[in-house]
Amino acid sequence: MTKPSLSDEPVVQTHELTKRYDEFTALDSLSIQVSRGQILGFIGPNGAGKTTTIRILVGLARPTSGSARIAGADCVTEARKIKRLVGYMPDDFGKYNNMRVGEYLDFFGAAYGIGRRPRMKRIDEVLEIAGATYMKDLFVDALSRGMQQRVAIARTLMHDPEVLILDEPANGLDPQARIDMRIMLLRLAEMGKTLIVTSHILPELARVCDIVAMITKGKLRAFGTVDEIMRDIKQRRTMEVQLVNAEKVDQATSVTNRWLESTSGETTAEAAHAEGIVRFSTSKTDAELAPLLAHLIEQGQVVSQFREVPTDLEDAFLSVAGQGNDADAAKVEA
Ligand SMILES: Nc1ncnc2c1ncn2[C@@H]1O[C@H](COP(=O)(O)OP(=O)(O)OP(=O)(O)O)[C@@H](O)[C@H]1O
Repeated sequence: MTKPSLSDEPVVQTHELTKRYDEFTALDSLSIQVSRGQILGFIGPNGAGKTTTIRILVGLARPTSGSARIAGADCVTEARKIKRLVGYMPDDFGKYNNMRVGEYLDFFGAAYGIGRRPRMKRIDEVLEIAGATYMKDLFVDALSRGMQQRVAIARTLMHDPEVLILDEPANGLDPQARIDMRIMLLRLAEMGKTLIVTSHILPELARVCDIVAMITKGKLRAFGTVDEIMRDIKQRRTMEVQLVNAEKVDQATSVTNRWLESTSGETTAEAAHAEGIVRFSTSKTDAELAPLLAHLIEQGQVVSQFREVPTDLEDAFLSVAGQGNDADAAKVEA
């Protein structure tokens, strides 16, 4: 099956979405778009505002300002439509004592108002999609975390929603179950579902996401394809100065920061004491950095290595996550 065109109108769209709790801003002007069949990795550390965003998208919370739409329906004023359009899998599976998987899906199918006959058929379909057919007669509470996650995905598919919002689907899974989960996400996108998948661990999602939105402290820090974000981040490089004498690392850090401040107004250097390394981020070229090395030597430092640290997506996330509240989003249009 071919993947639908990604140039379609956005299926999920938020515009300057903001949520305040009294004086505290949990979500600050979030604007993102996701096209049909895309997988959005919604990444941020604990407390970043992911759940707040999701709760607004699924109609469980009202934004203070801004708007959110799914397949044209307003998430605040058209809650019934949203319920039909979205399948939401929360982080927590819940407790379902003495319920078999088939009964569990039957229960949720009935809650969605699916008639008995189509419900029985649908249970078999969603179990098949989730690779969980063999679990139908097993007790939900006896399943492993990985098996439960499959059943939870089957549940979100019961009413055939266009958009799936999965909160930390890989949480607590062993490596094989994580791989299986990634395969399942890709399969759902190939079926034309639009997916929003949250995670606080980036590499988990990097391989399956078409686009990534990174948020910290309620603000969008980066938005775009993994490649776009990497390109953007790579305009800044992380450099390391390895000193022979680790005891002089604080002095070398101060020297580096003074030099960086006088040449670019930045003070990004930090000391890694145990390793005897000064680490800093910069957008300067090798030629522009050469005088820093000369300056360090002049100041009595013995430098054994002056090198660039390769950046991976995890570094990109950490670099983005390290930005303060006032930093503008390093926004890359998808
Ligand atoms: N009802 C509330 N009243 C006050 N503050 C709240 C409320 N709900 C959330 N917050 C705060 O808003 C911020 C964002 O929380 P949110 O749950 O959206 O983060 P998150 O990215 O989902 O984090 P996690 O990965 O830990 O779930 C947090 O600082 C949280 O304490």
